[in-house]
Amino acid sequence: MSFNSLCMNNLWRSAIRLSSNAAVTSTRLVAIRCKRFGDKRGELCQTRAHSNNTQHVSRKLVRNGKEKKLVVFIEGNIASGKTTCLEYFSKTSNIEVLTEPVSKWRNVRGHNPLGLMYQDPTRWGITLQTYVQLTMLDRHLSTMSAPVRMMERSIYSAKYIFVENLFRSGKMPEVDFAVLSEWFEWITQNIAIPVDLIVYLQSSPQTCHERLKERCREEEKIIPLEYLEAIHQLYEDWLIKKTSFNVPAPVLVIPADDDLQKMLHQYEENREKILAGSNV
Ligand SMILES: Nc1ncnc2c1ncn2[C@@H]1O[C@H](COP(=O)(O)OP(=O)(O)O)[C@@H](O)[C@H]1O
Ligand SMILES: Cc1cn([C@H]2C[C@H](O)[C@@H](COP(=O)(O)O)O2)c(=O)[nH]c1=O
Repeated sequence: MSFNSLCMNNLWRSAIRLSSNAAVTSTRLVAIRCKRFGDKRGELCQTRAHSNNTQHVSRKLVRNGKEKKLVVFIEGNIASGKTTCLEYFSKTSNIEVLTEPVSKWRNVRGHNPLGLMYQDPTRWGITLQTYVQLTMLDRHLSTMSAPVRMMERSIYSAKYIFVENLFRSGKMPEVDFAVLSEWFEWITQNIAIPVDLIVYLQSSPQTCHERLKERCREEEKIIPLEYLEAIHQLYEDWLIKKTSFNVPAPVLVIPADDDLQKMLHQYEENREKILAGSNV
């Protein structure tokens, strides 16, 4: 049976639901190939996965009515309150929360690419951003453990905001930007990255600067207000003006300058909208 004939057209959004890690790896590869064969994102439905010498026929779908799952990205500037927001929603059963893998970015086999990048962005920007891209992709492809996934940032913001900022500010050599862009384009053209809604925590750079100082992460002590202003502008162009890059899902904007109590209230007020996914 040809590979293409295994793909049905009337189902959408795929996710990996397999019982063994080996099978997961195989199925990811099948997902990659299926997208190459021209399926719209997630239309891949049934795949044949090989692990060792065993053949599995695996259904790779979540959006067939009963199994519908929802993926929400929480986006926003550094220290805008994303983690705090996710902590709040993590108390809800049926919501799986994935925070950014910052601890990995601070320690990969004893090295700290985040710290190195802030010390010397021209030298280490490519190193950090390559690793961010890998770890984000790994997050996106991990098996969902609940009907709703809320994930801090995405492979998109890593590229459209942080890589873009390094390049535009003259801190990333053109060749590094080109290589990262090739990787990013290959990934997004060949691998399905599910997303139903983007929640944008819209905060002023000044607020973020205050909160960042309060949080006091060692590597970030040297971040000036201007850096947060540049990140803010890139977010606004992407998610509000929609003039810079593709926006992969509808955007729900939540103003995020208020104190914690008001923010928690706002999250509660927006709960239904968030759980409605793209029907905002
Ligand atoms: N609404 C708020 N008002 C005041 N401080 C806040 C608020 N939300 C978060 N913080 C604090 O600001 C810092 C950054 O918040 P955090 O959730 O870690 O942001 P992010 O994950 O977006 O970087 C933390 O010290 C946090 O406790
Ligand atoms: C995605 C991404 C992040 N970073 C940096 C920016 C911050 O210093 C941390 C993330 O912290 P936050 O409080 O969760 O915003 O990582 C980066 O340099 N490049 C990236 O792509």
